[in-house]
Amino acid sequence: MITMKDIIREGNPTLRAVAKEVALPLSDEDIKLGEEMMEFLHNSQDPVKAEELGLRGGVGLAAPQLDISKRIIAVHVPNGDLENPEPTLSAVMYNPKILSHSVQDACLGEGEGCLSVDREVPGYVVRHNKITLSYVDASGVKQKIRLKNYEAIVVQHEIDHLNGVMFYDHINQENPYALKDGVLVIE
Ligand SMILES: CC(C)(C)[C@H](NC(=O)Nc1cc(F)cc(F)c1)C(=O)N(CC(=O)NO)CC1CCCC1
Ligand SMILES: [Zn+2]
Repeated sequence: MITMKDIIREGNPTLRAVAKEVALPLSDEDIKLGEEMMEFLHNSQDPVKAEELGLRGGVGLAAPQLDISKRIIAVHVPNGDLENPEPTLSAVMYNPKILSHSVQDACLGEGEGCLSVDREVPGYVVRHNKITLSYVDASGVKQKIRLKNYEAIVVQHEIDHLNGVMFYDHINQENPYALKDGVLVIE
């Protein structure tokens, strides 16, 4: 079972490497890895298990964060409405690829953090508001989906990890809260 000790932190060169595509058909090993990544996200969002295991509440995870330089990500975005247990997005994605994106940009009003970064880095992380994404799912089926707002931000953050990009690479050094006209701030 994955816990925080398995997650590498900034300074580890794997976080700056470009990860390799996974071979198809998916190997049992890659399928098992995806399941473990999703299990980590579930555990990290369960107050009892997160407390027991000392987990930070995670909404996404990329294989390079486990020192495995493969193009695999897991995302599990809970529904904002705590009454509704249905996540708005829950998937293990193999070889995810952004096919197209909106002209409209967006950022989280709170900025971003990262499971691999043990410090606050303030500032707006400007990303695409909407993306069209292809990936192979855990059953080996090719999927093509459209995402927007928070779900799109999470997936872009995770795909960045597959390309050796950290969220703070996107922050304006001169003025971390500088915003061009028209960027949507997502609260
Ligand atoms: C770094 C951390 C603060 C733990 C961040 N969580 C988060 O932003 N809030 C959160 C936590 C939940 F459990 C459920 C929920 F809907 C929201 C996160 O998981 N990531 C994932 C990551 O580090 N992947 O590599 C960072 C987010 C910043 C923007 C998108 C992902
Ligand atoms: Zn991250």
